[in-house]
Amino acid sequence: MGRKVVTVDISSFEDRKQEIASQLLDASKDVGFFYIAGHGIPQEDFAKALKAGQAFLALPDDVKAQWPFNPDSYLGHRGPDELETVTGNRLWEWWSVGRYGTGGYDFKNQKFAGEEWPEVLGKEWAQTALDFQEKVHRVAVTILKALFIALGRDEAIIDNAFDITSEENPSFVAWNYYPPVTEEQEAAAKSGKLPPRLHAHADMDVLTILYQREGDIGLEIAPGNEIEDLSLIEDVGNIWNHVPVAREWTPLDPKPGLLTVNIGDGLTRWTDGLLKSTYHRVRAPKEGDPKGARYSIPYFVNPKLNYVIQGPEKRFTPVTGFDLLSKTGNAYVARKNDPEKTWQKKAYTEEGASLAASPVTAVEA
Ligand SMILES: O=C(O)CCC(=O)C(=O)O
Ligand SMILES: [Fe+2]
Repeated sequence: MGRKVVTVDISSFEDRKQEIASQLLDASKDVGFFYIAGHGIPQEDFAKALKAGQAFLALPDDVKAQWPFNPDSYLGHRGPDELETVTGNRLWEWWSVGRYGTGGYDFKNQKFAGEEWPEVLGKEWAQTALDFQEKVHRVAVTILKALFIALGRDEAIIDNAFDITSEENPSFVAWNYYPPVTEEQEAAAKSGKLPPRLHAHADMDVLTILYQREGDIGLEIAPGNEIEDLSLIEDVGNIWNHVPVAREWTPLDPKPGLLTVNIGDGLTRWTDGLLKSTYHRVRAPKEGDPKGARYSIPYFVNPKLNYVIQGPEKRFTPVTGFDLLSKTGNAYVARKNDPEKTWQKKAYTEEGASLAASPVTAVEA
C-alpha cells in the first residue's frame, strides 16, 4: 500500500497561483503533509539557523534553565526532565524563540512583554533567529494564501492574521534535538521496548514549516482514519494528550533542498475539518540506523494573539491565536507534572508496542 506525498513547487507564485493552490489543496485534504520546492531560501540560511540552535543547546543545563518553557507563549527550553521511562536517558530537547525572543506576555495590554534573548551567545544570535523567521514566515504566508484561494476565501485575511510585524504575532521557530543513541537505548530498541524519540502528536498551530537536516531519518506520519476523530481537535489542549495505537506509519525522510510542511489543528478548525492535521512522530532508531544526534527546525505559524479563527460552517468553537498556544502549552505542563506519570507510561507502553508494525511506503507524486 502506498500513500501519495506530493512535492509542490511554489516558485513564481504570482503567475502560477491557481495551479499551486489546487496542488496544495489536494495535498492538504488528503495526507496533510507535503514537500515544498521553489521556496527561495538558500541552503546556507538553514545551515546558519541550525548552527545557532546547536550553540544554544550546547550550553550547560543550568544556563539553559534561565529560559524555562513558558506554557502560554510556547517559548523557551524543554528537556532536562524529558526522560523516557525505559532507560532513563534524555530522548529529546527543545528550544524555541519568537519575534521577541522568549519574552512572555503582557496580559493587560495583550502583547508580548518585551524582548528576551540569550545574550550569553552574543548579539548576532538574535539577528540570526529573526532573519530566519522572516524567511520561513514568507513561505508560510504564500502557502496559506494559496490554500485560501483554493477554498474561495479572501487571501487578504492571511496578511492580516499573520502580520509578522504585529506585537501580537506569536509564530515561532524551534530547534528539536534528539541526543545520540546510548547503549542502553540500543539494547531496548532490539527488544522492541524503546519509545519513539518524539511521540505521536498533531501540531496545535495553523501550519508548520519543517526543516529536516539531511540524513536525519525517523519522521513518520499516520494519515487516515485517525484524523476523522475530530473530537480530538475540538479539545484545544489535545496536543500530546492522547496516545494513538496500531497506526500505520509512513516514513517522511528529509529531501535535499525541500521543506516539509504540515497542516496543524488550527487550520483543521478554520476549515471545518476539510484540511487535515496529521499525526506524526519521530520513531525510535532501529538496528542499522545512524546512532548520532538528530536535529530539526520547525517554524510554527499561528494567528495573532487576539485573532479569532472559526470555519464558515462553525463546526468547531472559535479560538484565538493565544488559545492555540496557551491551552496546549498548559496541557503539556500539567501532564508532565503529574506525579503518577500516567500519560508517559501509557504513551511509552502503547507506542513502544506498535513500533514493530511495518511502515506504509510513501509514493512520490
Ligand atoms: O523532528 C522532527 O522531524 C519533527 C518535529 C515535530 O514534529 C515537532 O516539533 O512538532
Ligand atoms: Fe510536530
